[in-house]
Amino acid sequence: MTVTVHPAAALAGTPALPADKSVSHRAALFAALADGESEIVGFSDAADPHSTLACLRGLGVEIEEREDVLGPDGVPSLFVQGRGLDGLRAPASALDCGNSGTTMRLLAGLLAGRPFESTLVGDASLTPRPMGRIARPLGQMGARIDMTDGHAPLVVRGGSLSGITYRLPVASAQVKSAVLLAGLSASGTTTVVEPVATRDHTERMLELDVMEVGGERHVSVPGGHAVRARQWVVPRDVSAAAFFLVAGSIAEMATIQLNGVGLNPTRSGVLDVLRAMGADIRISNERDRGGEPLGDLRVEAPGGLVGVEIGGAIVPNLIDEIPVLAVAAACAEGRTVIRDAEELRVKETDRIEATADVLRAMGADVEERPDGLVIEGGRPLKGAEVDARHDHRIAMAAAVAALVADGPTTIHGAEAAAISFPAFWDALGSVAAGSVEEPA
Ligand SMILES: O=C(O)C1=C[C@@H](OP(=O)(O)O)[C@@H](O)[C@H](O)C1
Ligand SMILES: C=C(OP(=O)(O)O)C(=O)O
Repeated sequence: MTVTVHPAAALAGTPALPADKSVSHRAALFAALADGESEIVGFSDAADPHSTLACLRGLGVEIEEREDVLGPDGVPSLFVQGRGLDGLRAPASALDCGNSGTTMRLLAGLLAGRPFESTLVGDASLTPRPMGRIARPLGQMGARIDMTDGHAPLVVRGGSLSGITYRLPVASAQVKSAVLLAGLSASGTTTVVEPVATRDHTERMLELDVMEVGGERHVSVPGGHAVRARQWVVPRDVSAAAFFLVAGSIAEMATIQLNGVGLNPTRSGVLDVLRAMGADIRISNERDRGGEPLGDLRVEAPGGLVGVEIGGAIVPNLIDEIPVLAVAAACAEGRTVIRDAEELRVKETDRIEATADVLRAMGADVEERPDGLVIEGGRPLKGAEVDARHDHRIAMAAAVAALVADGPTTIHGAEAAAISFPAFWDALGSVAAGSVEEPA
């Protein structure tokens, strides 16, 4: 799908945001492992969390979307009939993880301790992504995982596992979560040591022990740790809100309200960086839902941003927001340096290269580095023809840049937005009237 986005001088409105993707995946997986029925209020309607549901159904888990039980945002609740870890059945065919790295890596962890064989496959973007990072620790625990040159298809031959202490060689919440999920069915205790903190939804949602030792986080799960059947409430996705936070911060005039957004500190680095750049973002109505903090955000046009340095421990807390933060940087006065973000090279596409290509096509001054980008901000952006490379975050970041460009921007591969934000183009149109031209 090709979408054309025209510039918009004034942005206003309250766009509807999708449910948090990371929390949705986990709520479905944990509900499947619990004994009894769990309700997930506000489950994501995006493609990736639905890949997790499809895989769970392939393992014999009954999941029903109830149109008659609506959450506060009018989203139908999901009811999952958990049958305990031992209730999962050997799949009759390969489990299709679609475009979702989170599905493949967390599921591999879950299946590592099951006494059957499963094959995990993905689409053309997921297949080349690195899976040795989970196969290594899961192998140390006693599972056998066969891959093709370190990537999917994965053949997981589960078995009896032993707990390990594993120090993460890459800052990855997916690897951490895969090891902890395997730890649920291992003998003894499994501990993941994180030199740099990554998103902590798994340990919050499973109520695991976390210790701070010499500046590192130690997250532990005892084998046999019970997962409770319960109601989960999913916040709105801060990673989706980020597109509107940047749009409102680079626009000439803007007032955008974003309600019920998850504000977990291991996810909200984008707020800190935008504020350091001079953005005007106010948080109100801060509250807690099922262990995850959330709040309402209001962004107004600040009348100019300045460049910043982004690197070190904050990077995992905003890793998915870097493409759109690069758009903010291109519109800011001065230089922005993004470092320590080499993980972007192994996402849905090489996001360092893809972001640089889109911004350069639009007239920005961008230098690619192995682990990030250097952006000399302040050059006027011009409309261009760009390719999202089947990557949702690149498609949406390009659309935000298009709002402040001179002339229309044509975005090929715009359908990718549905991976995390199916209603993105409508939401964008709702704050920038007449700007978004979708095919009939
Ligand atoms: O655990 C998660 O839900 C995620 C972790 C991050 O990936 P890594 O663990 O590969 O850093 C992130 O990029 C991804 O969108 C979701
Ligand atoms: C990297 C992402 O997701 P995943 O790793 O689950 O494919 C993302 O949503 O930006």
